[in-house]
Amino acid sequence: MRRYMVSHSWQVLKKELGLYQLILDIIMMIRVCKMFRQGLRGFREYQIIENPHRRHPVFSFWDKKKQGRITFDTMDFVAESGYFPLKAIEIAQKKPSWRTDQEIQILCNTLQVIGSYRNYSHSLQLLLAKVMRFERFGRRRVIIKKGQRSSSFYFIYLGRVAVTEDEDGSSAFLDPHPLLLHKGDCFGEVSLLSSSVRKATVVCMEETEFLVVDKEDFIANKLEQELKKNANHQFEFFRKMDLFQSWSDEKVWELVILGKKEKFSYGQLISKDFVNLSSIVFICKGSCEVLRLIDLGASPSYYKWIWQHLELVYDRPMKTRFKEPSPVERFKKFQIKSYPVQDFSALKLQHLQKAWEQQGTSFSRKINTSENSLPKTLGPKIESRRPHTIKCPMINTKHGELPKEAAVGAYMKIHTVEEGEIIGLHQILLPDSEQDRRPLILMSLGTEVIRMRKEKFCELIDSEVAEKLSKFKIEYPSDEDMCQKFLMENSWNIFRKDLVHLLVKSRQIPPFTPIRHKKKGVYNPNSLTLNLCSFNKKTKPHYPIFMAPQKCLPPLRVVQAITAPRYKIQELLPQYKNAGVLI
Ligand SMILES: Nc1ncnc2c1ncn2[C@@H]1O[C@@H]2COP(=O)(O)O[C@H]2[C@H]1O
Repeated sequence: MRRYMVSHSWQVLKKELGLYQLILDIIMMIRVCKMFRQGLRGFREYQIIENPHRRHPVFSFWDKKKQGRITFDTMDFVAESGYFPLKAIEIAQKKPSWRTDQEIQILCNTLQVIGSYRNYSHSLQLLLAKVMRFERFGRRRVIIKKGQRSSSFYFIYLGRVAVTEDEDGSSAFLDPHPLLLHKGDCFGEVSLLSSSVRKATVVCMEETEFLVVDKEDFIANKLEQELKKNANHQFEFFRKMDLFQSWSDEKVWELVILGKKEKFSYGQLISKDFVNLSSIVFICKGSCEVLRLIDLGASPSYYKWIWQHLELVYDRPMKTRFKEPSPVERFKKFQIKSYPVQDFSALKLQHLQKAWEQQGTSFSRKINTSENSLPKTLGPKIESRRPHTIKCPMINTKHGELPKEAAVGAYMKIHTVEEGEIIGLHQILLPDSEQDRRPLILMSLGTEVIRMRKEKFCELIDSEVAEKLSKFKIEYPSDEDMCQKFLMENSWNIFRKDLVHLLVKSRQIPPFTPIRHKKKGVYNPNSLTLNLCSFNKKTKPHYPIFMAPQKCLPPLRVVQAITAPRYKIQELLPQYKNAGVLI
């Protein structure tokens, strides 16, 4: 009876009040909402990450040609120090078909900082911007596992990843010099192009942001054609190299697959220690410089030089007058005391050597600044008396005490590597005991390089290539030689400056001339000079270093020049009593 009544009243509610329809509508609504939440994740996140305050200006102007307003919204580029901008995240999280042309253009603009993306044609960049997704992963996250089937291709927006041979990527955290890919690089293209399994494992070394292109989009947008073009260029480059003349095309292709092309701008650091790097570098375009950071405090010549000069400062001999010595004597004394301890005529020899080096082919070039090619030094003419009167903090070096301030380092350029040359191979066949493991810096002068793992390359080489490599020998000068060269050039520069000051009166800046800021040289964004006359004066710890991240900077204070106390140059050239005689 009761059951009958319930079903009866339900019938009434269902028919007369439309409750049945209401329930159906609610179920339908719930389903739609569920679909909406699942399918439109981008939309949901849009709500979450929307910035309530718009403090950033929007610039716009009317474009007559296009008959439309062109807008530059600074909000589009707002990001938390280096992270991918929020606006771009919103776009990259939307489904490709939901992205408007304007949004695709915004994404494309934001991605210009990624070198490997910028290399593509504009139309291809737009195609990529239409389909890319955004991902952020933490340290130790494996992005690609060796041996697995490929499904995506990655561009790095922020952070670093390591390419390893093991499956879980753990070796990257044990290897002191893992093969790293940074912001602007891309990876995962090899297996997409060759439709094979992944050649290596890629693991995050820190929190890393990626723009990901999935395989279906990759193929649909004919991206593989563009990448094949790149691979063909690399093939042509290796094919032309004398080193691989005897190799078949198939073998050269193996080399192409091992390599990874990278671009570096002028002044950019390629490697802070390529000698101990596990990869080799082929220069395909432009050139690079090999630099060595020398610790001047460790050099006996520098030690002697510093004390000779400090003696001059503290004995105040600059005020003493010469008692009419003979011109020859005067010149010698002048050289020793004023422009420290060497014969400037030897500089000519150095310049000749430089010219000779430029003529030779660098593949077989031998760089050796041996003892006898160095300028003849006139010291030790002044006996160092180690002035006890000097009151400043001292540090102990191999040769004795040295004022702390004088314990500095300097970058020395030792080699320029040109297109077609290889870095990291010159010691490859030498036994460990004979190898020179001093760290050397590789800096770009605007270059494109192909990097590959050393051991992979060694697996490929045959006896013929090994024989060619055995002739490929470069000996870099010793630190002591470089230190002497530094001191010599330093003295030469001081002398030249003084001479110019003596002969040419400094030009007065005419009124109303706009001050032109000096263009920053590649080595001296913040040039630093050690002044022996003003020890203990506080100076900012600047490093004359090329575009290197802070953590790459040495613990040593680096200087570009050292100014030392010296006699007035008029002592050498008494006929020029007043400055500006040539004007
Ligand atoms: N020697 C290498 N240098 C730089 N990247 C590499 C090197 N070897 C492999 N990779 C990258 O690591 C990726 C692993 O997956 P893929 O084989 O698809 O594509 C590979 C390359 O993009």
